[in-house]
Amino acid sequence: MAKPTVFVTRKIAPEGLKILQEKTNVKIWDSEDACPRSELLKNVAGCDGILCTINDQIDAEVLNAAGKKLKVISTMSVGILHISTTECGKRGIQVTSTPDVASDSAAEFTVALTLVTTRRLLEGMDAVLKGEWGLWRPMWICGIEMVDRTIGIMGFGRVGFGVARRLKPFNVTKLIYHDLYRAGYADQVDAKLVTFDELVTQSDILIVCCAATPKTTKIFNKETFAKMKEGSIFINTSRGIVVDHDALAEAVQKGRPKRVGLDVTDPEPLPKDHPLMNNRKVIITPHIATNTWTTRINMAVNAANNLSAALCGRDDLPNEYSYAGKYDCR
Ligand SMILES: O=C(O)C(=O)CO
Repeated sequence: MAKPTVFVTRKIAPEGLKILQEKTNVKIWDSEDACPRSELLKNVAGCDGILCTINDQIDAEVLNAAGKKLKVISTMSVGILHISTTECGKRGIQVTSTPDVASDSAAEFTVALTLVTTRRLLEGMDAVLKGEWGLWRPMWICGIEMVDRTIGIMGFGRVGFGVARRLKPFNVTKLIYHDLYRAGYADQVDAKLVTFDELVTQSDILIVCCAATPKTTKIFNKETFAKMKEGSIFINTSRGIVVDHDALAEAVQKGRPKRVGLDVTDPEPLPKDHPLMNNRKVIITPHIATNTWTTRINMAVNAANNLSAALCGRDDLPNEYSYAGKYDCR
């Protein structure tokens, strides 16, 4: 039987590529940079499967360009916002993602971003680089501690729980979270399920780890920020689309929240002249929460295994997007 053909839209770890090369004919956009749209449309033609990343918009146009043989989209990501699952559902195309392998790196990074923001590390480093470091000053670059603060986590899935677990050894005693359901494992970290309103009004440090869905799209907006505690901290490592960034910029001016750490924005990158840029109270990192070598290799292997499992006749895909076709966020 002829081997299926797949298009890989980006250079991926060789460990993943090897799996695909054994079982399929691989075409690859062998670059660190995103495949231009015209190349994507050209290269998917006649493919049985596509291995993509979060920058490839997989919509009706791409699915049409691929043609009738296309059976599976395997995204090397946790998020699936870039895939029109409705269109895939209509055509019976399976969608798989890599949800398990990135949780530790994402949770670890979220804790790092939280600490960098609460303790104002970048301002300290900036001062040193600018030669502003004089004799010790008692009130200079003071931040807040986590002990005795209320830490709120929006979205208590793998990453949210991972953050909570990592914060416990910091002597965090007041942990609250909001999610659609009570998470059984929340008891392991003494985290209390609260309403969204309670989360927003009670958190000293609000950490967003939720999935982007129609319900969470721009859930952090002008009204939400107005309810936050004065002096609070806002961290987002989930998806930019859950935040109204213009509203956030205005909110920071009013001190609710007082400091912000973002690894994701909407759009990405945020325009250079956006008021959140070049604001010393705002730390923005370029969507790197899962960037570790281990995670990148595991994501590539996971995405390759998902793709080859789908093309080699398995119906029970390990990481199939179970609600494929039910909604799209964009
Ligand atoms: O996996 C994802 O969804 C990312 O955002 C990058 O790891």
